[in-house]
Amino acid sequence: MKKGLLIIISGPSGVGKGTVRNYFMNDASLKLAYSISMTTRSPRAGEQDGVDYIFTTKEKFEEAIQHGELLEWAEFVGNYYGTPMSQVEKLRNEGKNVLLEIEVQGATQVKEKCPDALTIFIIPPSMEELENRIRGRRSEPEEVVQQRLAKAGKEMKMVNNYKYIVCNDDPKLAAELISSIIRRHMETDNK
Ligand SMILES: Nc1ncnc2c1ncn2[C@@H]1O[C@H](COP(=O)(O)OP(=O)(O)OP(=O)(O)O)[C@@H](O)[C@H]1O
Ligand SMILES: Nc1nc2c(ncn2[C@@H]2O[C@H](COP(=O)(O)O)[C@@H](O)[C@H]2O)c(=O)[nH]1
Repeated sequence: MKKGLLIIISGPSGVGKGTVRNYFMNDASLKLAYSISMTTRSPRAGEQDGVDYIFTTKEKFEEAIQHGELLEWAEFVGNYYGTPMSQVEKLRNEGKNVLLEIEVQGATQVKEKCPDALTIFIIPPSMEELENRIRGRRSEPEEVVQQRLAKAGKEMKMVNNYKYIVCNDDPKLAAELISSIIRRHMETDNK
């Protein structure tokens, strides 16, 4: 069986990664599996443990780092985020295209370990629109919004580390572009 792709989607907090993903994730022809990250941040309203994230404590996260259980990890605005290794290889060996939705430091680590990873960076139509989206979500207090916006400016400078750049103005169009990129790589990679 052909091994599945490893797909990295990055982009500043609030750019709409999750929103865009929802438009293409259930397209069976893309054979996607979403990698559920571990995090020490608290769940937002509506987020479910084991679905959106594996919510955990700082101590347990640090144990996972020490035991080499994470493919990559990073600290982002005061919390840890990381990709559990166990599922990624298993799913790829089953032919699934595994999607990591991670920030830029983690993406750099994955690229070092898996240079053939397909990398996509989502940008906002403008930084003003990004701010509107983060604020519009009403999920973080002002202090955290400010930290995320400051981080976003730095993350945008990493855009050249990615093979593809997709602007999320219309989320459906962004999803169609990403689907086309994945489809193209399904035809050409791992031949
Ligand atoms: N194209 C768009 N136009 C207008 N609003 C959008 C668009 N895409 C996403 N949004 C809105 O922007 C907000 C942030 O989107 P979302 O939570 O998907 O971002 P994210 O990149 O996954 O964020 P994070 O990395 O912080 O989890 C949401 O309220 C969402 O509805
Ligand atoms: N390096 C990693 N970054 C991750 C992972 N899971 C999510 N993220 C990114 O963190 C920020 C903040 O996420 P939020 O849900 O608190 O808004 C965002 O850019 C995510 O894409 C991960 O496993 N590793």
